[in-house]
Amino acid sequence: MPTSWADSVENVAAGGVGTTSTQSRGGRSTYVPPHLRNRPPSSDPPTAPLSYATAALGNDRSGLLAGGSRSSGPRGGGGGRIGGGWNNRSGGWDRGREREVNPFGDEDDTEQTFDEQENTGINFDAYEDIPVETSGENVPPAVNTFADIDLGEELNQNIRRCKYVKPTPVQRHAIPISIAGRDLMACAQTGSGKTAAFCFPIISGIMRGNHFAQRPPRMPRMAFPQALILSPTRELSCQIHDEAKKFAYQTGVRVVVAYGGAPINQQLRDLERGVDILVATPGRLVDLLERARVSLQMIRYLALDEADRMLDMGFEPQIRKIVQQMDMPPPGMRQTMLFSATFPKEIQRLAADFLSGYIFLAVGRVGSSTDLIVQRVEYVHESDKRSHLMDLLHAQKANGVHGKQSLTLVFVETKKGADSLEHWLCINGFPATAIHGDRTQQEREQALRSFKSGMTPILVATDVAARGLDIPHVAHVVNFDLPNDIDDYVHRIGRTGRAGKSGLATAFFNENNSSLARALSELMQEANQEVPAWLSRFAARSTYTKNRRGGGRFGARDFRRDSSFSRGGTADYYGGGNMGNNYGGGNMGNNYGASGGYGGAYGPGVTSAWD
Ligand SMILES: Nc1ncnc2c1ncn2[C@@H]1O[C@H](COP(=O)(O)OP(=O)(O)OP(=O)(O)O)[C@@H](O)[C@H]1O
Repeated sequence: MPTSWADSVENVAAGGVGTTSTQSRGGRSTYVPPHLRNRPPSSDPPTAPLSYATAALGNDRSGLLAGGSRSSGPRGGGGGRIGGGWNNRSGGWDRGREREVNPFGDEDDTEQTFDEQENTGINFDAYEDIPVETSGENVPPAVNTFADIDLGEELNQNIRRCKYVKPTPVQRHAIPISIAGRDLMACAQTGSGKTAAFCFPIISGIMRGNHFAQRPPRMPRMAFPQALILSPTRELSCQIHDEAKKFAYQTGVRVVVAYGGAPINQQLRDLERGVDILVATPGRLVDLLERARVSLQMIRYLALDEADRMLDMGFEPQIRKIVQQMDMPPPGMRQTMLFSATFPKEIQRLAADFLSGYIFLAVGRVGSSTDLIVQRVEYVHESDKRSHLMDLLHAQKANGVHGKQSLTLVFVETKKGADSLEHWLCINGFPATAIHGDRTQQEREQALRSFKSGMTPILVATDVAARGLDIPHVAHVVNFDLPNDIDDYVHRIGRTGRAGKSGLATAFFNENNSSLARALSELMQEANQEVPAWLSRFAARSTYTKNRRGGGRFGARDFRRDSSFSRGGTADYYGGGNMGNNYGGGNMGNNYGASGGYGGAYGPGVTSAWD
């Protein structure tokens, strides 16, 4: 019941262009690899660390490595940079043309080592006990610190500027795997740092790609990115773009975003200036490909964020078109990274089409929610939902937590419902705004800005805001209408309790949500949450039998280990012997406990650890 939710809120931790082809103004192009674009002309040529060079070579993608985007716009993009140089380390790309805006807003002293830095508000201890599973052939070992990974000095400097002291578990495992050139399917809890886990290896790889320099074809007005990052929503693409730009600051690696609902001309101009990493939503990318303004033939890295969403029925045809029917190099000739907090088994199966000899990584259980989030479920009749929400918000106000320090995200099922609830909240004295698919892009962006700033500390949203958005100070997520799918619930509540901070999620449950009862109750149990007796009774009656979590109910599990999966006549792909028995079945949750039932029985190519 809602009695103590406000206490929980109180407890929420405070704080909780480079183009690779360059052109002089006269139009002659001279290739300048990204890692040199930012350096004084006199600087020594970089020496590739053995580990990296070996890894890249081992990847056997030399035919495709490097090259990159080509600039043909009037401003020449990286083209003009050869003369003027990428030599203004503190100031940006090139004087007089395009100045790289400092995304950190100031010129921080970044000369500290990682050890000396303070990272306020991040509770890394929260991640210490997370179970990690990897499977696949020859899995590269995890690292403990960023310093253990040779990402390149400029990128390291940006990591320090971001105040990332040490890698999160998914980063510790995923970055070395990607740096070694391996394909990856990675599943890690919401808010655990997946964006950096795929951005760092891409930026680092492009920075060093000069060893295999290959020029893109001379095609006027066509952009040739080396990396493509696809995400399902415009807002998420913008967020990834902002993050990637921070990480790539002064590395010479140029990041461009393309998404629907915004004028295409500006995006075309950005692309013409050159692009190394293109962050895009699928629809707008298809448009750009059909207009022949982007070619994927130089792609070395493909990352799908929220990969399970990208491959579900809604997006799959577009993704197949982009990845399989245009000019992108096939699996094995590019590196593919799939990331999500949830990975239903059938989607894993589909995703395998896009990967080559990949490593499966699960940090925490597939589709589980983090126990940093206090989850409450309250029985609320449909007709009482508004007044119940009002009670919650009043309690929150009375508790003195308001404004930017305590943002509340309210999920509803329909766009109409979002409009109507927003209106009702406003007329009842609660400053609210709304985001959903029927709003213009301008309205959507304005709503997010207003919410983030605390001007309207309540955001009513449909599932368009369920995935990926990293909004500081979201203290409370309310599932006013529960989703039909437990994975959607996981993503929604994951908008709070991020990066080691705690958060609160309240769900309004009634008969209409019966089909979710069992999955919800199991998820809550697994995250050490109190399950109300009435919900357990609903769960016991529930006919929900959907088992999308790849094997054991909430098991972190690579679908390739299913005995039903076979390839080349081998019933158990990894030859893990009795693996399937240990792993499968409904008692997964028990095996997975602190008793250590997780280890021991793995066959070759499978490792497991409690980090
Ligand atoms: N090593 C780190 N140290 C400190 N903070 C970090 C680190 N890595 C990432 N973060 C921060 O953690 C937050 C969450 O990261 P991110 O948005 O990448 O999570 P995610 O796993 O992609 O979540 P979701 O599943 O919701 O998409 C961000 O604010 C990010 O800046």
